[in-house]
Amino acid sequence: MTQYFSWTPFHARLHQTLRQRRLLERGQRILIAVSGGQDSVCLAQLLHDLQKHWQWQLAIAHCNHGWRSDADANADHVKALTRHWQLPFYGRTAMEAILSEAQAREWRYAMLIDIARQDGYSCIVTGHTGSDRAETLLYNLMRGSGADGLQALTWRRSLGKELFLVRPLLDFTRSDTAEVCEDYALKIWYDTTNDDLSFARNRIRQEVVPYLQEHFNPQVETQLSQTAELLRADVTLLEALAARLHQRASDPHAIDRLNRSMLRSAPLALQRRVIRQFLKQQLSSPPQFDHVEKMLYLVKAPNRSQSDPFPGGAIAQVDGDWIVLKSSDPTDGGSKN
Ligand SMILES: Nc1ncnc2c1ncn2[C@@H]1O[C@H](COP(=O)(O)OP(=O)(O)OP(=O)(O)O)[C@@H](O)[C@H]1O
Repeated sequence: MTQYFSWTPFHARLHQTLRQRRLLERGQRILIAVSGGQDSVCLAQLLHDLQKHWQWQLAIAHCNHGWRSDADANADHVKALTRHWQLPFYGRTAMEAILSEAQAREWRYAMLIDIARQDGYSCIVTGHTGSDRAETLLYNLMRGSGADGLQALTWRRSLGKELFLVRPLLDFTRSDTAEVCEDYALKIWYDTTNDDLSFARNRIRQEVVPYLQEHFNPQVETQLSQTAELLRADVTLLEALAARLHQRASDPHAIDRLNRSMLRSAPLALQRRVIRQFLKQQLSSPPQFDHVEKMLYLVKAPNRSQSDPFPGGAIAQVDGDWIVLKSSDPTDGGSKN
C-alpha cells in the first residue's frame, strides 16, 4: 500500500473498523458532512489519508445555518480546508430563519441528501463519535427512555433508495479527534453555542461526563458507547420477535384488537413490545410508558375489564380472548382510522 502520510494508530483503527463492519466500499462516492468542528474535520482528514488505498471519490459538504455571527467565516474555513485536501466542495446556505436545533438538523439532512442524489454519492458520512453516543444515552436515560432510546446512534442506516448514512467514528472519543487535529495542526472552528449551559446536551458534555470520568471511570464514554452498541443488538432482536408475535396475536379481519391469550404465554418484555407496536398503529401520538402499562394490565384482567381513556379518548376493553380498542366516538370505526 502506498502511503503519503504517516500511518498512525488512528488510521489503523478507522481502517479496521471500516473493513470489519463493512461500513464503506472500495471505489465508493462519499460525501463527508463537515461542520468545521474537530470531529468532522478529523474524519475528513483520516478518510482523505485512506482514500488512495480504498479508491474512494470523496467530497465535502458544509451547511450554513446562518444563525451565528461567524457562520459565513465558518463556511469559508471549511472551504479552505477542502482546498487544502483538494476535494470538491458543496456549500448550502439556509434561505429562511432556522429556529431550533431540530429544525437545523432536518434542514441539514435534506440538503445533504439532495447533494448526494444530484451528484451520485451513495453514502453520507458524519463525524459523530462515541462521546456523542455516550451523551445521547445519558440524555435519554434521564428522560426515562427504555432500551430503544438508549441504543443511540447507529453505525450505518439507510436514507432511502441506495443512499446510506455512515458514522465511522463511533469508536473514537472526542479526545481522540482532538489529538488527530492537533497532530495535523488542523485549525478547527469552535462552535460557541456549545458553551451555552442552558442546553441539557451541553451540561451533560461539560459537567456530567467530566464528573463521571473523574469520580467513577475515566473510560466512561467508551463504556457507555459500548452499552449503546449492545442494546442496539438486543432491541433489534426483541423488536423482530415482537413483530412476529404481534402478527400472530392480530385478527386479520379487525385491526382494533389483540389476542390476549396469545400474549399471556409470552415473556413480559415481548408483551410490552407487542402492545407498544399495536398502540403505535392505533393512536395518533406515540404511546408512553403508562399507556402500555394500562393495556398490559388487561392481559390478565377479568372479562369486561376496561382501561381509562388513551389520548384521543379511546378505551381498551377485554372481550373474552381479545383486548379491543374502542373509539370514544361511536361513529368512528377505530381510534386512528
Ligand atoms: N453545518 C454542518 N454542515 C455539515 N455537516 C454538519 C454540520 N453540522 C453538523 N454536521 C455533521 O453532523 C455531525 C454531528 O454534528 P452535531 O453533533 O453538531 O449535530 P447533531 O445535530 O447532534 O447531529 P445528528 O442529528 O446527526 O445527531 C458532524 O460531525 C458533522 O459530520
